[in-house]
Amino acid sequence: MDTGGSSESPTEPKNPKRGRPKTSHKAKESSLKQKSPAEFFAENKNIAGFDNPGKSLYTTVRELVENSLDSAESISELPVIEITIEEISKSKFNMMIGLIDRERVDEELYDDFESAKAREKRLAKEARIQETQAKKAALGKKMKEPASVKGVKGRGEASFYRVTCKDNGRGMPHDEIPNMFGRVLSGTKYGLKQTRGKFGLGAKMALIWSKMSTGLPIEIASSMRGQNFKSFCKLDIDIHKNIPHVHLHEKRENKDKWHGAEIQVVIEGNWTTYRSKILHYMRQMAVITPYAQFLFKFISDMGEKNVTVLFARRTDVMPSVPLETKHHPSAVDLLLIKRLISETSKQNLLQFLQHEFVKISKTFAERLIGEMGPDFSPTMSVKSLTSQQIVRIHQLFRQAKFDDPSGDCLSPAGEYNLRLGIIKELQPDMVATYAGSPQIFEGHPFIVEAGISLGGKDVKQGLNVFRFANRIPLLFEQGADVVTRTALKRINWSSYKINLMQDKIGVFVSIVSTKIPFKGTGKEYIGDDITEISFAVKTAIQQCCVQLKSKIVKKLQARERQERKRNLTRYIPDASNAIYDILEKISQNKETKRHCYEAEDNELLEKVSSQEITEISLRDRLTQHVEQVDYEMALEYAAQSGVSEEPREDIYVNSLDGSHNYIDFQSPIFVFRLCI
Ligand SMILES: Nc1ncnc2c1ncn2[C@@H]1O[C@H](COP(=O)(O)OP(=O)(O)OP(=O)(O)O)[C@@H](O)[C@H]1O
Repeated sequence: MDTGGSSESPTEPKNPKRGRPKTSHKAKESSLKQKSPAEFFAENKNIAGFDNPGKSLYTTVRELVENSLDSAESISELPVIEITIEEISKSKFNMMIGLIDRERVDEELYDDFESAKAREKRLAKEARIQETQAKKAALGKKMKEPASVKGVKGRGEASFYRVTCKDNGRGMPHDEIPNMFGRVLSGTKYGLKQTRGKFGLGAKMALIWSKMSTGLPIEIASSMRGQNFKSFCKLDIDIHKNIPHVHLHEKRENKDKWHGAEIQVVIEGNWTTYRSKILHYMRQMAVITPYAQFLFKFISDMGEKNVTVLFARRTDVMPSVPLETKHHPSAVDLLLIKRLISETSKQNLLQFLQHEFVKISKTFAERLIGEMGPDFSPTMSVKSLTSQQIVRIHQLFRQAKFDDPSGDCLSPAGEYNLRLGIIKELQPDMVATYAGSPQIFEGHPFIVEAGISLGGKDVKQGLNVFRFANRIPLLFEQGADVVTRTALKRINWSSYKINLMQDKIGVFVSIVSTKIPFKGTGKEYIGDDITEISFAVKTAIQQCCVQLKSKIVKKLQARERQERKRNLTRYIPDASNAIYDILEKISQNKETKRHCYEAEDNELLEKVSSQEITEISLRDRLTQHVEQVDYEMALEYAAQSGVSEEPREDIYVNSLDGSHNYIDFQSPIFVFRLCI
């Protein structure tokens, strides 16, 4: 595999000193080699989600969008994100890199060469297919999409795309931009905090892929709040040294006081095969982030392929900014304790334990130190701890009982946002949501929220699973994920009156944590092997199902009532006809049998004879009666269940734009003004 390191970038400034350091004769004899992290990920790009051109296009979009969201949320700004994929034709691409388009001369040299005989055969086959299609069309028969005739083989042309992502986030400090984008495994999200990004890898992988596939550098524009300049940076990465290779880094005027970042990268991709995945991703992102506005555009020279989708903001309620937290003593290993010791500003052991970890109070720290043994004292210098002493602390941390970490540092989507997102994007017939309380696994707090919807647009029959981790949608490896497995294997849907085969069931599960146990760096799924998480997922789904069950039962009762009414109404004409027939006959013979009837009956027969009672009037009275019975039953049902008979309508409250100090809730019969 081409690691991207061997081929020079076409736009790269020449630097004769670049490359591996010269190896001495002795070193040449050794087979021991080192790899830089950039080299490793270039060779194993699939583990970061860059498996093939199509997937790489998808992952690039994803990484850029997630960075933008993290950035806007970190300054509590309602995110406004524009993502554009521009298809670049081969000749345009060649022009960009200064390569002159060349016509093919030796046609037979090419993989897609078709000999005259093969071409004749293919055309004949195509003509036959067209003929059959025409015959079928003439007979009015249904036609299948004509299968493309295999003939022209070849790997085909590579497709290139310029991906641009613009946000209104925090921006980046001018001097840090090169390292943020040109050094693999560098980032600002390594602390113990709930963020979408974690590894310090995503943006660099997009750059490595652009270096491997197009050789073009990444372009970054950025400005921070209150900064009177915009930073512009054009760079690529030195794969072997894992350092940024800066082409341009300058400050320009920031007249419009913009803050945020705009990242642009040109890569090889495949829009055709990943179009639906990318749009799916954007849609799911809109579900879990209804407080953000996304404008997605695909631009091509072929106008009919263009796509523009605006996912509008539906709420101003943004989850709180996740807080950085300290480590829980049960979640640290030896290496981490050593690192914390080397980084701490605390002088003695007591202060160190009390301030560098959660859930260790002063008195508890004193008890722990007492338990460590006679070599330890609260006032001993923490930096002077020996390796053995650190092992002792670690052992005690593993055995002692600590209070669980709280979930205060987490920022779940919130039931309101989840529900709003589901309703906005799916328009289901029914929806139920549930937010679990914070739970713990391996010393990390996590929260599971779930939503179950029934019906709606673009939802297939059966289970439709939507997974989110730290508020990012997970689209791949669905089968192995804890949510899919739980929904399929551990939920008895029929016990909640939900039909797994026929109903259109949406299962939405969002997990947030300071550590999401992803399998792999591609952040594609969470394994099913963590009992605490799978149990919490099951509970959250079940809680939604319980809510839905009562709604379903009410709906079934309402349907039964309707059916009963329909059945009764259907028999009214026959019943009134039969009754009237009998009454008419009796009234005709009533003189002879008058003594047989009560006064009341006689009165009735009189009315029949005088046409005061007719078949029509009987029919009307019966209809009225059925209506009355139905209404009484409905009232009784409403009184029992507390359900109002009036249909309810969802209302959305618009954001305050500063010009009003009130919000109007409008209904067809009233307007309710809330003054603030
Ligand atoms: N749009 C942006 N606005 C502000 N800062 C950004 C933006 N994009 C990237 N950064 C900064 O660059 C750093 C590196 O980004 P990168 O995508 O490589 O890794 P990450 O987001 O930290 O982690 P992960 O690899 O898990 O996505 C980020 O930590 C962030 O500080």
